[in-house]
Amino acid sequence: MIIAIDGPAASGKGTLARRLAEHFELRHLDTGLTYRAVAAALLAKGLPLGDESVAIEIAQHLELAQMDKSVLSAHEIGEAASRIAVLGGLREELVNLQRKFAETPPGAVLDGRDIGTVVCPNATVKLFVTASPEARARRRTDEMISKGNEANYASVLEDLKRRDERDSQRTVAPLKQADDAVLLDTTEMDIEAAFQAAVDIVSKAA
Ligand SMILES: Nc1ncnc2c1ncn2[C@@H]1O[C@H](COP(=O)(O)OP(=O)(O)O)[C@@H](O)[C@H]1O
Ligand SMILES: Nc1ccn([C@@H]2O[C@H](COP(=O)(O)OP(=O)(O)O)[C@@H](O)[C@H]2O)c(=O)n1
Repeated sequence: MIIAIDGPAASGKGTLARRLAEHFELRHLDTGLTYRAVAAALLAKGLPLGDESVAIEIAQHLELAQMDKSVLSAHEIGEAASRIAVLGGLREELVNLQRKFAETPPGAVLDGRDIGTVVCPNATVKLFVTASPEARARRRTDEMISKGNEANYASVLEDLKRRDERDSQRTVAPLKQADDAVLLDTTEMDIEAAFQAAVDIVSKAA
């Protein structure tokens, strides 16, 4: 079974993907981390984010098991990830890696922006998880503060809207709901309610 989860920034994709993977005993890949890992390596080398040949080379040596979410979740790395995510050749490299992960038995839960549309178009079930920009900005601000970082709701909201716009407008694999994906709007749901709704959707489809 392959579960594809897409949605905008801080919609709760990762939280749902992790919990669904536990529940259905599948592996989990947060594909956003692959873009973040490449962006972080370019930033660390002081190279421009548009340097696609170096980005591809970094992607070719990427070890999924070595990606450290606590380091890669930094706000500026998310912004940089969204900038390199417009590079078609880099996407091809990362999509191959993600697909291999998804197709290894017994299957997996993948979350990102193009899982249902590009990476796993034949997934068993597809969810498009969303919430209002305000709810998402509140969640991301609270998350940053709980990790001991500084966060300002207004600037988080602005950054998040800008990143959504860039992700939705790019020509290669833009963020969009697949025709056969089920929409899950979690604006009025807490994590538990969203998880129960997601389990119901997957159970019906599987
Ligand atoms: N339904 C929800 N209600 C409240 N907070 C949520 C909900 N879903 C996720 N969160 C919280 O919002 C933050 C962002 O969630 P995350 O799963 O990392 O989103 P994404 O993977 O879409 O960026 C996390 O701190 C998470 O605990
Ligand atoms: N499948 C994916 C996953 C992420 N991305 C890009 O990577 C950036 C970071 O993704 P993420 O999922 O880690 O971001 P959050 O939603 O966690 O804030 C996104 O803004 C996208 O530009 C993508 O293009 N395709």
